[in-house]
Amino acid sequence: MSGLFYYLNRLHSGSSPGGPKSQGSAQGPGHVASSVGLSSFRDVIAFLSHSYVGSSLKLLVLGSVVETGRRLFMWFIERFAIKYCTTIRFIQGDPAYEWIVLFLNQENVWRRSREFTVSASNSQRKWAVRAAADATVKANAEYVPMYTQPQLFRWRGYWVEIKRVGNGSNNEMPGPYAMIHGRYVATGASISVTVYTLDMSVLSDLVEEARLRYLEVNRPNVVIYLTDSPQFGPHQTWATVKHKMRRPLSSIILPEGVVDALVNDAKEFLNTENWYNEAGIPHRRGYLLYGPPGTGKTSTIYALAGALNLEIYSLSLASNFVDDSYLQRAASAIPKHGLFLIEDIDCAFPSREDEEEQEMDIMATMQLNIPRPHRGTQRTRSMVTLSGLLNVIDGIGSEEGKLFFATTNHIDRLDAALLRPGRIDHKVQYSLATAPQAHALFMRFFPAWRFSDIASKPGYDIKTETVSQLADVFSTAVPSAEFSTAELQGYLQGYKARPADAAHGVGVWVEQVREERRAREQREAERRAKRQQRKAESLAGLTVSVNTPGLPGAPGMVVPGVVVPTANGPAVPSDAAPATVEPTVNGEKTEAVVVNGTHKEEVKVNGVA
Ligand SMILES: Nc1ncnc2c1ncn2[C@@H]1O[C@H](COP(=O)(O)OP(=O)(O)OP(=O)(O)O)[C@@H](O)[C@H]1O
Repeated sequence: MSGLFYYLNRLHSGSSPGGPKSQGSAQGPGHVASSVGLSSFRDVIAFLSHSYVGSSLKLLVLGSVVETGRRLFMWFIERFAIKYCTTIRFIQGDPAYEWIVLFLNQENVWRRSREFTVSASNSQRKWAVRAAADATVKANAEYVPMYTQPQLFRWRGYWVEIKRVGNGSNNEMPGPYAMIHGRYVATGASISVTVYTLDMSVLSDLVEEARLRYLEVNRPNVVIYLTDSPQFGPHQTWATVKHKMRRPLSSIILPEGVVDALVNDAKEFLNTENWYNEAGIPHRRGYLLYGPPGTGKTSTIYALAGALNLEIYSLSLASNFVDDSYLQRAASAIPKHGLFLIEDIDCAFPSREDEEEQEMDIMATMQLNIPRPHRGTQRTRSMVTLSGLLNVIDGIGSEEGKLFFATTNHIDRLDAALLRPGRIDHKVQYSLATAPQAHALFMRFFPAWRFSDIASKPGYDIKTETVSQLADVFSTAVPSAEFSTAELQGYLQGYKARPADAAHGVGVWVEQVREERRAREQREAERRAKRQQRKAESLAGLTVSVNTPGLPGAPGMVVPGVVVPTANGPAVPSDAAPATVEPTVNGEKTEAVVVNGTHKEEVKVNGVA
């Protein structure tokens, strides 16, 4: 700017920049004007070609040309991209996301990445890259590229572009989900894959290759998808993946024929889709494995999934974020031939004990000054309703063949509607270990081949008896149907190389466990008695309506108050206002109905329930 001022001043004073002083003042006005005009133009040109103002203007023009060119180029690229490429998106939580992650890792697409986050490795598949050839180093930590830039690579002669969004890879999305305008909105990580070709089949080939590679890599594993966090959005349910080593079916110790029958049933189901379609029967199959804890229900399902190449989608109804709609979404996101597993399905059906606990809670909320019961030992109640669960089971596989597996320790708590054929088609009962199971478990722990000629080896305790003889000793000493296979397994784990000690010491262990159980049962009985006592005390002073014979009042009418005494004392009438209530609860006669404002609760007055 100062150059421009200098130039204008010079013009005003009639001089050219840098030239000799003008003679204009000595000539006529017209001449002066024309001479000034010509010289001014020349001056401008001269100025522009020599001053840095001129250079700036040139740069400006050049910049505009470049920017216009760039925009034209981008416009062209966009048009080209729309016409000559195809893009697909893989969303985290969908099984296909796992395929593409593995594929890209194998293709080493991110090798140019220079930014990594490091995290202790866990069993989840991540975007980790191999940081060192040494496998032990890799096992300790995972180096996850930041992927801030899109990456381009060649695959089968085609250019493929990869972009990743979400999960902190860039700033476009804050994470798997976020609170936006007071609502949770799915913002999970995703990968977009663009293939530059007109041929659509290239893209599906790429996806298929990714899938096959994934299956190949995971051949020794069972893949388990879990829902362990409250994710939102249509693809956000199965976000966590675990890989477990396949377990041979032969390692499951059950009465003869049980495992085979189950596996054959599942195989037949998977192979007879057409039959189901032709018969007009929904292509679904439900299995219920029930019995005491630690008897092998879950192990059987994992072994079966491994044998039949099925992926497991495991969900717990006890999770506090799983309600009917979440369950519905999760089930519908399971792909064909996925194994849908609900463990401990009975938690959707409260037991009598649970209901009593809830009763105590209600009393406490009635401001009766009752201390809230200790919640530590209470089972988690599910937010899923029976009808929600039935809807989901009915929906599974209505379009595609999916297997539904449920496990429970309390089949008696399950509603008959759930157990009817069409929902549960195949039931397997598990029991505490029998003598043959104990024998088989012992033989599995101490395979004869390992102990055949070790009599002289230090550390091993076999001297005279064979493993088979020791297994006989063991299975005879373990009382039948008193211990779970898991309990026996836990005991044997303490004797890895000492089968003789294991076999001969099991009698002492049995007595110890029995003693522990007796003590636990006693504690439990005391706890129950205390709870009953608390409940009896809490009823004292309540105004109730009574329709019990022997006490005043007719069914359907609240007697003007009867104050329920403690379990020992007599009923005392009060003068509370009468009100009409139902004489029964759920169609069953009640002994008394507690009335408190708008709340009405069934209780048993005599011999407190
Ligand atoms: N019948 C069995 N055969 C082989 N191993 C078993 C068997 N039962 C239990 N186990 C072993 O005990 C452990 C627990 O078994 P698992 O989880 O399958 O029992 P579960 O019946 O599903 O128990 P829960 O009802 O508590 O879920 C596993 O390590 C498993 O190897």
